[in-house]
Amino acid sequence: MSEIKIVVAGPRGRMGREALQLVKNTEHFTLVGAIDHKYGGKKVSEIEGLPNLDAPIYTDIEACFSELQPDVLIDLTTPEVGRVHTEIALQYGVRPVVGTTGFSKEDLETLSKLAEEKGIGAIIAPNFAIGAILMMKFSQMAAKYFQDIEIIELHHDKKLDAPSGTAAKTAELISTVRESKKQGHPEEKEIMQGARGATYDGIHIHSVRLPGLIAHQEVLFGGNGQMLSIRHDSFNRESFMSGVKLAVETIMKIDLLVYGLENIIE
Ligand SMILES: NC(=O)C1=CN([C@@H]2O[C@H](COP(=O)(O)OP(=O)(O)OC[C@H]3O[C@@H](n4cnc5c(N)ncnc54)[C@H](O)[C@@H]3O)[C@@H](O)[C@H]2O)C=CC1
Ligand SMILES: O=C(O)C1=N[C@H](C(=O)O)C[C@H](O)C1
Repeated sequence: MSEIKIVVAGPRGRMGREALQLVKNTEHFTLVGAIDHKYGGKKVSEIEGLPNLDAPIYTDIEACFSELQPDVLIDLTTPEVGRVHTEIALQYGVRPVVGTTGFSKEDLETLSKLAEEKGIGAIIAPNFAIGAILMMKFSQMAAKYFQDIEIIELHHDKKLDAPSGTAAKTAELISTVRESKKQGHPEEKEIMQGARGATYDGIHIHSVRLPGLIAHQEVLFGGNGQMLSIRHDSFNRESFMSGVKLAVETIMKIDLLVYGLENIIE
């Protein structure tokens, strides 16, 4: 396989560190740079706790892209920053692989149009773990038979966005096969605000945040005298890395925006 030149945004984050390790351990991946809001001018190897990689750190993404001309940006930052980074990457002809969550439907539409205009690939994946992709696909299958569904997503307490990108994507996939429905008692009232969670097309989503957790989701399907539950747990962030690797390899061969890894996994 030919060499893929990569820039990682968010290199000091929980996912960014893991992504640096993936790039370091993959023969045909080369880290040419990193984007951070601190440490501009330093090398990745100079930052405590980061792998021994010679690549320079930039605080200015445009300077980074013009000077290094990477093939791929891996973005693992925050919703606001990730959206801007993805747009700039597309403007510079750098293919974005985006794990950052919290994008709106409008963001996705705008970025998709831009990718099409520029004729380059982009992948935005709310979850890179294969087990999570299967959990979403199985949930979509089950929703044909069970229309009453509640999603419970559980994450570490440093997470910025709620609900998680995975929960939002799960609800979206389910709503492609399930007719819109208001669940629960028609006259139910929340005695405490938020007790019934968020709703997407009538599907209730509950977000749990606790120290000690990584990333977990359970989708509950209620039926007459029965309940089906489909659960996925990520116990570490290495669980996401085979999906990141697949996305980086795939993005070199596509020329449109793909939202969700389920669209590239056979
Ligand atoms: N798609 C997937 O499979 C997964 C996605 N995520 C998502 O990835 C994102 C990052 O998650 P974590 O690593 O846990 O968060 P984190 O908070 O540990 O890392 C985010 C990093 O972004 C950096 N950052 C902030 N502003 C920046 C800027 N302007 N330029 C460059 N870097 C900047 C921060 O310094 C921080 O190091 C979140 O949106 C999360 O939801 C997390 C796990 C899996
Ligand atoms: O912030 C996290 O940790 C995770 N974020 C993604 C999401 O919002 O779904 C993926 C995974 O759940 C971990």
